[in-house]
Amino acid sequence: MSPESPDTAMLDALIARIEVTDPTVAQAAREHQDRLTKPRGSLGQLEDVSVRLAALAAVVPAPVPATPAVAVFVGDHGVHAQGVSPWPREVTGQMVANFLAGGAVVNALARQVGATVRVVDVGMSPEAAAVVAAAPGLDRRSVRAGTGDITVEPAMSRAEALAAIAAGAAVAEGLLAEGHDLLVTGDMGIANTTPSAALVAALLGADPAAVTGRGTGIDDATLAHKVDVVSRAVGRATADGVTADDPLGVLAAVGGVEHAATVGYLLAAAAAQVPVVLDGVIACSSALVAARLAPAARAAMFAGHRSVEPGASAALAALDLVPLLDLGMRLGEGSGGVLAVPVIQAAARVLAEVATFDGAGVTDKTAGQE
Ligand SMILES: O=C(O)c1ccc[n+]([C@@H]2O[C@H](COP(=O)([O-])O)[C@@H](O)[C@H]2O)c1
Ligand SMILES: Cc1cc2nc[nH]c2cc1C
Repeated sequence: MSPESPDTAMLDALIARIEVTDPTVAQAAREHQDRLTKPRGSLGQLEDVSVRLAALAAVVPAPVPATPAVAVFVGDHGVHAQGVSPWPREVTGQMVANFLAGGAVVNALARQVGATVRVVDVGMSPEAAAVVAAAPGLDRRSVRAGTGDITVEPAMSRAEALAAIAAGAAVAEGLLAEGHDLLVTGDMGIANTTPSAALVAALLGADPAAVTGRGTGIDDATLAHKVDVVSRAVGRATADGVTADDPLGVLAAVGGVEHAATVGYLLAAAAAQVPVVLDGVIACSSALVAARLAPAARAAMFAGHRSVEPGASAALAALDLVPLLDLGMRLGEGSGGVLAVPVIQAAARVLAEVATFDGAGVTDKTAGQE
């Protein structure tokens, strides 16, 4: 098996397990939602979430998720050398130590909503890894020590992308086996908003200037440079013969190891018919890859929030997913996804518990007055 055409059997099997949802279940959920004691449509997006949850679980109402978990996939990026982020690479490792100590934002938000935090090294650089050399609690599944600089070489080989997808899928399957019934994506990787923008630009054929943002915070001149870096990365991948109809090729060419792991995580959640909440631009760009690999996987995806990063909104629009929260957040770590957990739980609980007009003896509105 050559590195250019590695064995895709694992990915093929994972994709084959993802079933298309039954539209009659969605219809039944919508009809039940319409019988609840409230004006039809009055719960807005919550109603759509409840219908999508039921369709995913293939049962009306869907079970109310009770044990959420967030996986924070960690990786570093060769493109950091191009000066696209104001932060040094060792911050990736320092934040991993912070996650493991329970001191990061995602830890506080996870405690708020009762979610478990799993921290997974899939691609830390040696600088970052040195900081957490002896960190108990870190799930070590490193596929490579940071990606290549995507302006001059592929981020990783296809075989490495497949290995990271397998790692992410295994993390999801492990969390599900532990009883978690709602998964959230998380990420940590200094410079990873650059490959995120490159993935969105390459997969959507979008103008890099329209999908590249300020990440952790850069000035106008650095943003203009970052747009050029994204353009060069996409141009290099194209020159290498990578096309938008080859999602694995695009992922390997201009993505990141944490993106690849997130793809596997999303696909495994979809295969298990378990909802998975997307956080920010890293998750949204990974979701684009996952949906290109397996269109049916979209049914399991819920957009937790609208990240400030423009690539996130572009990806969500392409996926036809509406973000649940819009708080001007741009942190990553899974923070915005975790915050959306109670909204998703609430949507399921409403469909499961609210009385119907018939059941509660409440008079429905007069027919024909839509
Ligand atoms: O989730 C987002 O949309 C998001 C937006 C901006 C920054 N981040 C986080 O910040 C880091 C990447 O930012 P940068 O500027 O170094 O590319 C990485 O650790 C991400 O988790 C995340
Ligand atoms: C401090 C810090 C925390 C983060 N969390 C996710 N990405 C981050 C980037 C930085 C720089």
